[in-house]
Amino acid sequence: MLRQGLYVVRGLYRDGLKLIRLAGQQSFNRAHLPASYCHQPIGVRALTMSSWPFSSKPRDYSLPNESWSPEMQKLYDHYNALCEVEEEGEKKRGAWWRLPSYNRTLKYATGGRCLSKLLQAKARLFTRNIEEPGAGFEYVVFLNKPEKSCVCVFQAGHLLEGPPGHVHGGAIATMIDSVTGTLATYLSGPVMTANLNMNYRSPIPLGSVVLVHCALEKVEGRKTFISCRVTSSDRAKLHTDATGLFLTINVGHLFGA
Ligand SMILES: CCCCCCCCCCCC(=O)SCCNC(=O)CCNC(=O)[C@H](O)C(C)(C)COP(=O)(O)OP(=O)(O)OC[C@H]1O[C@@H](n2cnc3c(N)ncnc32)[C@H](O)[C@@H]1OP(=O)(O)O
Repeated sequence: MLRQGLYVVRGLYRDGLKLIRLAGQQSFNRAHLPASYCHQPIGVRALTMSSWPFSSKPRDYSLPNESWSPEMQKLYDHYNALCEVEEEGEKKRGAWWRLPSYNRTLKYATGGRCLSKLLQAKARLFTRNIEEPGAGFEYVVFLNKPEKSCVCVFQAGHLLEGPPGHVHGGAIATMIDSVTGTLATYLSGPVMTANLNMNYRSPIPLGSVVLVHCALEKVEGRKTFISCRVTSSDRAKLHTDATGLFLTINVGHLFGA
């Protein structure tokens, strides 16, 4: 009995560490579950599965859904097509990459002291915590690696109202922080926003689709400088321009190290 108990605890501990490592990769599915799940007795498997804190297939929020307007879909199709190019009859990766997007930021969960905090947290990524499609932030980011830039197609839902019929300035700032921060992360690794400056030039109607263009300005040591322009979908109208400063951090910074 005691030996069986120790076996269960040891299995849980070992699998927990493996699962956290997998969660840290941010893209996994049932096929990636530790092989030990297949070899354990049913009772143990049930116990470990019931302690599994994530869905086995995390939802990628950057894929089209029924709330997307025809314009949002058209822009998605346009940039998505650039992710693959045809050369001599062969399909190859293009300069653009669609970035998947989940509702948790577990990328840097590597166990140890961080493990318990992250497992117990009910934390959800701010821009992805409204489940009703179309009600909040609908967006997809495409990264252009050679140009060190990205573009985000953003459709603002009815829960983001600020001035009547228009998008809240804080929601616009959120998107700018998220997209500039994403670009800085891809270019420089783990970063935090140190400074954001923005100029609101023209209001964004609720429900409309806008483009958030971001580009690298320069990197100086730990500092990554990103510029940003939010425009109408045809690029004719400037809604907001911004600059962001991001500082690379040791992830321990987030946990008081
Ligand atoms: C996978 C994809 C998904 C990725 C998805 C990601 C999307 C989400 C992105 C959201 C990002 C966020 O919202 S982050 C959350 C909001 N931000 C925060 O909470 C950050 C709070 N602030 C801090 O933790 C800290 O102040 C730091 C880390 C920013 C900097 O602290 P530090 O590391 O100790 O650096 P420190 O010595 O102070 O400064 C280093 C150098 O930077 C300069 N510096 C520091 N702060 C500033 C500043 N505000 N403005 C100008 N310059 C500054 C200093 O003068 C110095 O220059 P010199 O003397 O060396 O020249």
